[in-house]
Amino acid sequence: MSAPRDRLRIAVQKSGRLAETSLDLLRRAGLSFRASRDRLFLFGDNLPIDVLLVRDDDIPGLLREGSCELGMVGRNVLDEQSLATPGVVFPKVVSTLGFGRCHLAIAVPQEMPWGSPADLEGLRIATSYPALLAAWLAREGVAAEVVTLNGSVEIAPRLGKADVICDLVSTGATLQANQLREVATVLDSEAVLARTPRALSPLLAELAERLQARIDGALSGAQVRLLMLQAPRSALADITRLLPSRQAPSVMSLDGQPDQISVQALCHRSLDWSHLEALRQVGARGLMVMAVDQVLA
Ligand SMILES: Nc1ncnc2c1ncn2[C@@H]1O[C@H](COP(=O)(O)OP(=O)(O)OP(=O)(O)O)[C@@H](O)[C@H]1O
Ligand SMILES: O=P(O)(O)OC[C@H]1O[C@H](OP(=O)(O)OP(=O)(O)O)[C@H](O)[C@@H]1O
Ligand SMILES: [Mg+2]
Repeated sequence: MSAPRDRLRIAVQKSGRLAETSLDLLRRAGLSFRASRDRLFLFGDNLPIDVLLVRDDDIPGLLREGSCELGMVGRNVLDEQSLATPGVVFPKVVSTLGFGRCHLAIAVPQEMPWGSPADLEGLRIATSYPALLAAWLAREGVAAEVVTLNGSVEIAPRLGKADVICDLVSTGATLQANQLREVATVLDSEAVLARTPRALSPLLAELAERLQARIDGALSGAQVRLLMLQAPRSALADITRLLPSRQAPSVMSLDGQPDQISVQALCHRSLDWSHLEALRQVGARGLMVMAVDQVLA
């Protein structure tokens, strides 16, 4: 048996739709790296955390066998592999990452009439996600033939390989280009941070928790704004009621002006001009909204 590792490993997609944003998020979490010559490994140089660059389909397996502790992967890939191998303990989702948003959808030729999933009875459905599709068909109580293809699923109906398809959609442009229309959603997906189901050494567990907290902090920092304002103390109740904030604001007295206060509150990105105008109407002045880089709860 090899010696226990003393550096944490996180797997991300080497190239493709999730690759750049995953690495960018790790940089926002404060990691910096040097690339290995073969570009399959990034060596962390400010923390004992290294990055494995792999195909996204390999990430669930690497997590399961403990070759890495964390991984960034589409929920579609993780759920497909979990469903395809029942009885195996699968990686746990520890955070949703807010990028790589897409959905797995059933799409039919534009001219095909559609009423409900029962219309799929007896049809051939092409997909790269046979386990997710089979589970959805079972839930809907529909018996259809699942035709598994590794790619170019959208052209299967034109090639006569299938009647309809089940594939990932985001803008819908690929479906439109292939004269298909979306009729039902099988799964909503986005990139997630997943963690090995294996027990970690105290050292790796501490590093994993530290990185998870930093990633969550980088993500929530992107969604919050710091609002600062001044107001008469008598307006505090109205101001608090109007703040789009989950936490109580910090309230400070202004030096030498006991009836005036300064208020600071972390607000969600939804803070817009109409919120500021409403706050001004109840007495707030000098309103300032600032971007927040990092949050550590
Ligand atoms: N159109 C889309 N819009 C947004 N996210 C998408 C879209 N298509 C796929 N994704 C998400 O991005 C993930 C990676 O997609 P990509 O096309 O890069 O995968 P791939 O071709 O399987 O790559 P790999 O070479 O790593 O196996 C998908 O599993 C899914 O979670
Ligand atoms: O709704 P849209 O915005 O058109 O996106 C949908 C397309 O995106 C994905 O493919 P991708 O472009 O990643 O190519 P691939 O399947 O060859 O990896 C997916 O498999 C669809 O084909
Ligand atoms: Mg893949």
